[in-house]
Amino acid sequence: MIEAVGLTKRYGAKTAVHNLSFQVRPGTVTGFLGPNGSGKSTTMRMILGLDAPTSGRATIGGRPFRQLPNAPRQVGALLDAKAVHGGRSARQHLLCLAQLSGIPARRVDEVLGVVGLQDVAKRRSKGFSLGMGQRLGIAAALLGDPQVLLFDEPVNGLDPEGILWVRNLMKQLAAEGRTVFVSSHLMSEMALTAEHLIVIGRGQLLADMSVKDFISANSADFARVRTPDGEPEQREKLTSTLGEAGGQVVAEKDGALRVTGLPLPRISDLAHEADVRLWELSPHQASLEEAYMQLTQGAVDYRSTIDQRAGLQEAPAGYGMPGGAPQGYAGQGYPPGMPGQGQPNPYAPQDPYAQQAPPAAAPGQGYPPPAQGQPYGAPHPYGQQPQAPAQTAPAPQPAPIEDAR
Ligand SMILES: Nc1ncnc2c1ncn2[C@@H]1O[C@H](COP(=O)(O)OP(=O)(O)OP(=O)(O)O)[C@@H](O)[C@H]1O
Repeated sequence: MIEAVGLTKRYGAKTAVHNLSFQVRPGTVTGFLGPNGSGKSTTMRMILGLDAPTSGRATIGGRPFRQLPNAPRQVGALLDAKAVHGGRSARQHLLCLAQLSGIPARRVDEVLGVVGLQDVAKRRSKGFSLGMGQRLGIAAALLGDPQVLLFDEPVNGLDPEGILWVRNLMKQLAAEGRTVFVSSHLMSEMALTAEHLIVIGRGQLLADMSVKDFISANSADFARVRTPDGEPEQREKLTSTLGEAGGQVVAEKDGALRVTGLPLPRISDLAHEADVRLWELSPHQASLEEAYMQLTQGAVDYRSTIDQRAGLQEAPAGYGMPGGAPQGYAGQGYPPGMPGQGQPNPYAPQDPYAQQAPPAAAPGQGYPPPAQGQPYGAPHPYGQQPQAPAQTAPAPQPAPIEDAR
């Protein structure tokens, strides 16, 4: 299990993560969502011991990452698929990681097969496409056959077949009882992959609940009702009947009515009593994307100046959290029912790092100073790998490898 307790990270005046507490349990895929710059990567980096929290703690199985014995065998992660020595082949790259962790070489070939890179295993990774790089990063995460896995945007750059493969892989890993924590901006994909969600905005917890609860908590199910075309008086009669019965009725562009606040059987009965014929009465559930947009409206830092959300379905009046905040809703500053209409798309690509200096690095290594008992010589398995030196030292002879599994 992964646990964050009061996790806080400040970079100078910037608070990237504020007082974040959550648990990621084994056996389910837990999605980690939030707008650009909301602190997802920073949180993952703290979980993996790559960034030290300003306060609070992050633990895996009750211990900070850096205190885990043989961490790569317990925790696998994909943070930055580009953090690979481009001069090495895929196989060499994985072999180096394996040797450093006492993982047998045959496991390298196994994971190359799992991610579908066996045919290009001897090619230098600098020639890899984005999707191939992602597959290599996933292979590295799986190398130690770990019980806990973290993936930061694993489907980035993958083609539809690759996306489907990642989806099935995540589910399979969770079904094996592993802890799987995965961030993504692809809501449709998350809806299909994750069972549980942790949603943050501006570094704070917004929601910690199942996908199902998240959708019903942050959007209203509604009924679509159509009366016969060419009989506007029927529609008007039904609108006032449903309104008098406590429903909220909004006319849609095609002439149908969108009704919230009344169950379908009640709508049917009311229409019958009012002697109104119905051509359609159908239930509708909002998508994860709609629910996510609804919750995170107030927590978006980066917006396009062009309204790219115009293509999304507009939420009707009264579209919000019915019955108030559910259990698990953290409600820290972004209350339910925030106006959603006409806002730009928060997914507009922005790179918060674009103009920023990279994080402080340990001398010559590219990762933070080691904790006690962790020499600089042993690279952090999920940190930036040393950039290609002009001359590479001969690969260290592997320590005698014993297959602990
Ligand atoms: N090393 C750093 N120094 C200064 N600020 C940083 C550093 N790392 C992250 N930040 C800031 O912390 C905030 C959170 O960034 P982070 O990368 O964790 O967000 P994210 O949710 O992963 O974003 P995205 O979805 O765009 O990947 C941002 O405002 C970012 O600019």
